[in-house]
Amino acid sequence: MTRIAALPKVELHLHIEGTLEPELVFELARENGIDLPYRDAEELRARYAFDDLQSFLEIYYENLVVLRGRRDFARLAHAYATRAHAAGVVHAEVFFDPQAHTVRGVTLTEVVDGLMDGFERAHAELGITTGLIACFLRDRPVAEALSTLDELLAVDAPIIGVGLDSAEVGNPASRFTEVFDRASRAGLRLVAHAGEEGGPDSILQALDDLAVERVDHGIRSVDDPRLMSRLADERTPLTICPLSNVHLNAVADIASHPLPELIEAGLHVTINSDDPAYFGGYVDQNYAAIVDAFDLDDQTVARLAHNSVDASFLDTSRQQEIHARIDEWLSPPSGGRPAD
Ligand SMILES: Nc1ncnc2[nH]cnc12
Ligand SMILES: [Zn+2]
Repeated sequence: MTRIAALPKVELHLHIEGTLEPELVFELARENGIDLPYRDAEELRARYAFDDLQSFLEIYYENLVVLRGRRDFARLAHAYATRAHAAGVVHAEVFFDPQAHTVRGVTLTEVVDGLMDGFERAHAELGITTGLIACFLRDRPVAEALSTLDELLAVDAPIIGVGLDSAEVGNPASRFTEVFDRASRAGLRLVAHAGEEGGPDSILQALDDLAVERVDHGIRSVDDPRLMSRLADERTPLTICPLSNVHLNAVADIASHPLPELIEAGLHVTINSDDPAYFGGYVDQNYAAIVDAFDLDDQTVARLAHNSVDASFLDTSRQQEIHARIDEWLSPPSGGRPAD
């Protein structure tokens, strides 16, 4: 196990549909009798060269065809939790896209029950815990988001919060004020993607019109010093996904990622993997990429892990327990030998 994988951490920006590895696409296609327009997993993977968010989303939605029933979602969830555990993740707050499945005729109950089956099995086997966050697709009608929320509440879906994802540019967060308001009144926590491809104004809408508690991505806050100061003052967590930003050309390369500026400005930065099956790495590989690119020391890496705990929706006693494990990673008790 690498030293980075031995670091206890929380993952806060992870789309379960984005963990669908090409091999699993083919396995599920075979089991469900679905013909795919590729010969094998290798040929599918060869298509994973993206110009931008939109070109990625097209393949991401296309691959969902293999997720048909409860067992498929359970397989997906269990595979992610197992890989995340190996990356040092002790808790994950996991996005899923209900509308991406209900529009295909898969029921909400099949999706949610399947994901819970997979996560409960992983919890029993490995101790990893998870919470589910239902994301609304911002490029679909607001009325559909409202009815999806009502259905989630009606079936008493075990979700901890709601989010907003899909194509950011041209689909302003402000359209979804009523949805987030209703979710908040139902006791759900609020997050939203903003400032991935959109500018500072998109982040301001998430903060002011949706009242989100975390901003997913938020890297374009570097373009507005006043917004950066506000995010720092209010300790609003950003769930940053470095390899995703590189693969979707939100940044030119890892060396030009604004992460150091954001850390320097005192923002509450966390490191996550977004859609690891598509962007070349799970959360440990995202940490490793920034450690390499920016020559980060152990103190800084531990700070990022502490940030992930503080930004989570876990209760205080569980947060304290994970903080203590991170401190132990940083300074092993005497006699202990740090992992390689
Ligand atoms: N990086 C991303 N941005 C917006 N929507 C998404 N859905 C899955 N991954 C996404
Ligand atoms: Zn995302």
